Amino acid sequence: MKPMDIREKQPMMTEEKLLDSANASSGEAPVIELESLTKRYGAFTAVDNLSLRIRKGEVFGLLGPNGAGKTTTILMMLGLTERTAGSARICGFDPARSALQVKRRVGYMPDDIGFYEDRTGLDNLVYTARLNGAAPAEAQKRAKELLEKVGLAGSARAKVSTYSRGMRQRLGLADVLVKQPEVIILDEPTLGIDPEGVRELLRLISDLSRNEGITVLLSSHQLQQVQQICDRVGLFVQGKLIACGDIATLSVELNQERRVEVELAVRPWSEGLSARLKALPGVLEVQSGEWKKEEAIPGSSRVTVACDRDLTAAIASEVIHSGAELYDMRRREFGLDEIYHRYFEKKEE
Ligand SMILES: Nc1ncnc2c1ncn2[C@@H]1O[C@H](COP(=O)(O)OP(=O)(O)OP(=O)(O)O)[C@@H](O)[C@H]1O
Repeated sequence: MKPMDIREKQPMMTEEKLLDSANASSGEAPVIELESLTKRYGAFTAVDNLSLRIRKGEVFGLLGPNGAGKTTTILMMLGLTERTAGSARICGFDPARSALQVKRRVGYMPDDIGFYEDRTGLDNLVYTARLNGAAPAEAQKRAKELLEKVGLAGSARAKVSTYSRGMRQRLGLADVLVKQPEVIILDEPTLGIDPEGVRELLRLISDLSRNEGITVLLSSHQLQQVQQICDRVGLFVQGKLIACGDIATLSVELNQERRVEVELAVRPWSEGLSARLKALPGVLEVQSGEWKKEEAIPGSSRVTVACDRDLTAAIASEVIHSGAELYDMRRREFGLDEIYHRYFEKKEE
């Protein structure tokens, strides 16, 4: 997909702030350490000067639209594609020089994970365990334990070709865990799964970090889905990390306009009342619009007032003093979800 032009929005965070929040704060050596990592394909820069540190046991979400450079970053971290510049250390090893050492410690689940379709889930896991050096009895034991852990014990002896997409992703998770990795990297793990399957998969991933200290890096373009389990997220656009931090901090950092919207149900709506609201200091915009069918409050007009601060009380008072009736009032602040939506998805549209 063609990269989006977001240059007019940058910079969103200062360089220092970005570097600060891209660094894991603990004193321990980071498990993943990227320094000015860059990948160019000819004149095109797919990953641009990426610096990032992720500490042990952290769940980190690399978020961005299609084509942002997430997969390319992951491939460089695994030593599967050469970097153009910069450095990377994964579990203390440079993937460009010691790909095998990295591979031993990192479990990677690509977005198009492949299994032997005509073999059972159990067979597939035993095969991976054997490939990773487990003796036959140990391979069986590990495979069965993992199928239990990911909730597939009941389907262990069914062919993978009969598995749903959600079951395949859970089997994929078991498959990366079979070699007992320190880090797991999951590329778009929730893609194409129904909401229940997503919840289940995310719960499993979160448990792995909490209970077993496994470091998780997951890439996604669906912030709404993954934010609940990420300790920190990095927003990645056109090969650049434009913001990084925990969700609460990012919401504040990115919502620089501090915009608040107040939605009203008013009767009667008039030009006079519109002018009174527009005259309130801090009001940016007043718009009347149509109700969505299911939300309609009969006889009233739906009005949205955009403000640069919370003016709920002043707006209510103005409506009532004008002699109009106020049927409903809701305040909507922009959380990271809305910001992400405005930033990425609207641009994609
Ligand atoms: N081998 C290649 N040659 C040239 N350009 C490439 C190559 N591989 C990737 N790219 C380009 O690099 C950019 C980043 O691609 P990448 O697959 O890393 O993005 P992504 O964030 O993982 O997106 P998606 O979610 O669509 O996989 C894209 O514009 C892509 O077209």
